[in-house]
Parts: sequence; structure tokens; C-alpha cells
Amino acid sequence: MADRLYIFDTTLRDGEQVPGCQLNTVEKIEVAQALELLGVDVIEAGFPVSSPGDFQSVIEISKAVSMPTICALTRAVEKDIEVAADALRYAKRGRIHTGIGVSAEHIRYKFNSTPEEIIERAIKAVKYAKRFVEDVEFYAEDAGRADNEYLARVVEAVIAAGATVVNIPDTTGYCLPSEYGAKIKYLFENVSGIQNAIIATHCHNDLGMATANSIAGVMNGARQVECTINGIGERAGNTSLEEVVMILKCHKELDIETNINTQRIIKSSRLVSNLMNMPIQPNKAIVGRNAFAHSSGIHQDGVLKNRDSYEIMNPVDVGLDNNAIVLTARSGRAALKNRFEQMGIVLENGDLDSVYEKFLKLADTNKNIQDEDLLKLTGDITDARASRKIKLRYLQVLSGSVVPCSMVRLEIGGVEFTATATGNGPIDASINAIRTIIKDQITIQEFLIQAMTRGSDDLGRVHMQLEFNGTSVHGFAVNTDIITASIEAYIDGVNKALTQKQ
Ligand SMILES: CC(=O)SCCNC(=O)CCNC(=O)[C@H](O)C(C)(C)COP(=O)(O)OP(=O)(O)OC[C@H]1O[C@@H](n2cnc3c(N)ncnc32)[C@H](O)[C@@H]1OP(=O)(O)O
Ligand SMILES: CC(C)C(=O)C(=O)O
Repeated sequence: MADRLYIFDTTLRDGEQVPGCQLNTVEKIEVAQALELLGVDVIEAGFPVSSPGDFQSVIEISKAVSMPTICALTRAVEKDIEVAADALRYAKRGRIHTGIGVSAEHIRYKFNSTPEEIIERAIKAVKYAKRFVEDVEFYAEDAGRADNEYLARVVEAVIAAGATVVNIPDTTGYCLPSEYGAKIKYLFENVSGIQNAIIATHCHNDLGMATANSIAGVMNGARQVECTINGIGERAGNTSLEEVVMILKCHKELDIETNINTQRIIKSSRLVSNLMNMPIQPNKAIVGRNAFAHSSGIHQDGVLKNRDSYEIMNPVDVGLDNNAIVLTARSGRAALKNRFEQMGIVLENGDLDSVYEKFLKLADTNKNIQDEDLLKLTGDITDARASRKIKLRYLQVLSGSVVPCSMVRLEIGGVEFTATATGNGPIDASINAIRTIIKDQITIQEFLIQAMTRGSDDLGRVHMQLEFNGTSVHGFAVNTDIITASIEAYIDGVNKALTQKQ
């Protein structure tokens, strides 16, 4: 049986330390609930002694989620531990995470102390925390730069004092993966009683090695990884949750499993990015906009022939509908033909060559090629088809405390058709009305309405995935009126489906 790795998410603690990323309690609950659905084992909910707001958030998160352990951070200070224990009083499973710096730099400059004194403070903190909760995690801050022999003594002492988890942070993001892996191995070989605790990694990304270091730790016996969604965190950030989870999913030979429902990764990533106002860099592994986008002709042709040519992960596994084939001046005929097919236009070989020539001229000057630009390129080919397009001419809906009802007028090939229908809501009623005009069996597979920014005067963006004759098409529309946007997105999809039929 595969070994189990515990995922300890610290988005709401280390992630929230990022300037500008502070959340209010309601937003923190929303993130915590998303983390629970994602399947994390532990949520580090805050540092309760730091402010009344953080204290209250730990209380509310403890009430709002029940599956993950709720963890509260403290210094090796009695008051911090008491406040953390109080904040965890509603947690079904509560953990106190206490600790102290163990590197020469921390002992000397931060604490003006001695190694022996620090061990005494560490033991005292763990024993004090044990008075309140059974599950006590100890962090040996700056373990990455600490002397391994001394670190082993600290780890042995805190396990003997009752620590259930011992965290070995590379606080400054300094270690090389080989060095960090060797550190974990050293502890397993030199600490008596190490089997009584779980060893955890907590790696920072100052040199871009956080994920590599965490995986090196896991390969040497660590069984908890501390990480954040999108890798956010103090300075250059933390190990990113999605990277660790997908590495283990891709590298089956490591034989290590997590409890993460990977199909919720993108949703969780976007939620955190939106709430924390922290954009995701487009090339960010797993969750960046370009992580599953192919933009050069050779790659696009390869992927269209067989995904395995250039994809090591299935985008569906992380919660995307599909990969993206992005048209650029580096694209070839295969990608262009594919995009037209998605729009419902099948180009014959002769047509394809002439459209491709025009496309290259456009793509050399225009970085952002829209479907509308492509349609213009096909000129005469699509003119005849466009004249048969369905257009929404009029829409009136009745909703509120009545049976929702809709009147729709469509223009098809220059002729107008009007229909009315009821439904379980105004959108359902409008689609029922359209279905009385267009008889083809087109079903809705996915329907997504999103506010583009915030506020009640916002634009609503609608994406509808429709199924017709066994193939999927996508309809899009944007409008300040979300009912109109929904119906326009449906008609956009229907037009694409019916063009395919022609
Ligand atoms: C590695 C990490 O700790 S990551 C977590 C970092 N997160 C935070 O710092 C956010 C929460 N922090 C805070 O709200 C505040 O810093 C508080 C409430 C903890 C402390 O505030 P203050 O009492 O004003 O102290 P201040 O922040 O100026 O200095 C930190 C003090 O804690 C001490 N300290 C730091 N880490 C530890 C520790 N792990 N155990 C014991 N004492 C510690 C420092 O030595 C310093 O003490 P000193 O004033 O006697 O020199
Ligand atoms: C509190 C500890 C775990 C920490 O954030 C660090 O060492 O980076």
C-alpha cells in the first residue's frame, strides 16, 4: 500500500502574512471551506495572539469546518499558547504549533541566548501546550541553516516532551534539495524516538527551491508537507500545494498518496488569488494561465495528434475543461484548422492554405487573435454561413413572485420567429422558448456565470458548454444583464453547433 503524506495548508497563516493579502473572517471561512473540500489534512488558521481579528478567525474557522485538523501558531511563549488553546476551543481536532529558532543566527542575534537555553525553552513550550491539546507540533525555526547535530538534539528533546509532529523549516529558503534531503535523513538516522512523531517540511522559496526541497524531504521520510495554495507566503513564498500534490500524482514510482481531490485545484487557486488580490503568474506550474496552453505550431500539432506528445498531466485532473491551443504567429495549419473546427467551420485543404497565409500576416502584427478576427479571414467562405446565423432580436422575461415566463424573438436567415415559454427561472424559461423554435437536440453540459470584477453594476460573463451530436461546443457572452448574457451565450453555442451540422 502507498504511504500517506499529510498536507498541512498554511495559506491562512503564512500565506496571509503577504502584504495586501489580509482577509477578513468571512473571507477566511470561505477559503477554509474550500480547503476542506480540496481535502487538506490540516489548516493552519492563524496566529491567535497576534491580533483580536486573527483570534476570532481561528474560532470561526474551527466552527465552520470539521474534517481537517485546525492548527494555531504560537511562539514558545506561555501567553501565546494559552491564547491559541482558547481560540481552538471549538475545533473538533485542534493542534497547537509552537516552536523557536534553532540556528546559530537565531540563537545569538534574535534571542541573545545559548543552545542549551533554547532546548529548555523548546521542551517547556511543548509540555505547556500538551496541557491544553494532545496534538502538539513543534517548529525548529531556521532548521535549514542549523547544525544537524544540534538540530537532532532539539528534535529528540521535543519528541520526548510529547510533540506529535516536528517541523523542520527551511525558513530562509537557503538549502539545496540534496542538503535538505540529507538533513531529514540525518534526523531519521540519529534521533531516538523519531518514529513517535511525524516529521514535517516547511520550505520557503527564496531561491526557487521550496517544492524541490519539500519533495527531497518526503523522499527521505518526511510525511507532512506544509504548503500554500499558489505558493504564496512570506517574502518569495512557500512550497506550493498544487505542485507537491501533482508531483506525487505524476511520479507514481514514489508510491506516496495524499487525500487531495486534485480536480478542485484550479477552483481553490482562483478563489485564493481573487480574495487575496494576488494574481497568479501566467507561467506558474499547474495553476498559471499558460500551464496547459500550447502556443507553437510543432507543439500544437503534436498535442492535437496525441496529448502525450507534450502533456505529462491531464488538465482535467486539476479541474480544467481542457488544454488551450493559443493561436500565435508561431502556430501552424493544424492548430488553425482545429480552431476553426471548434467554431464550427470545416476548412477544406485549399481554403486552409489561403486562410493560413492571411492568418500569418495578421498574427505578425496582432498578438491577441480573437475568433472574430479569424472569421473575417475566411471572408466569402463564412459569409454564406453567417447569413444563416441565429440572432437574438428581443427578450422579455418575467420573474420574481410569479411563474417565470419569457418571450424570445430570434432572427434566422432574415426571418423572425417569436415564442414564449415558462420555466423554473427566467433563464430556463427563455431557453425553453428558444427550444420551441430550434428543434435540434442541444443539451447544456456546463453553465457558468461569473462577475468580471466586483459590485452590483458589474458585467456578467457566461460560459456555456453545449452538446450536439456527440460533440461539445462552447458559447460565450458578456452583458450587464446576466439573463441576456446567458441567452446570448446559449445562442452563440447553438450557432456553433448548427454550423458544425452544416
Ligand atoms: C517563523 C515565524 O514565526 S512565522 C510567523 C510570523 N508571524 C508573525 O510574526 C505575525 C504575528 N506576530 C505578531 O503579531 C507580533 O510579532 C507578536 C504579537 C507575536 C509579538 O509582538 P511584540 O510583543 O510586539 O514583539 P515583536 O514582534 O516586536 O518581537 C518579537 C518578539 O518575540 C520573540 N520571539 C520570536 N520568535 C519567538 C519564538 N518562536 N519563541 C519565543 N519568542 C520568540 C522575539 O525574540 C522578540 O522578543 P523580544 O522583544 O524580547 O526581543
Ligand atoms: C513558523 C515557522 C513554521 C515558519 O513559518 C518558518 O520557519 O518559516
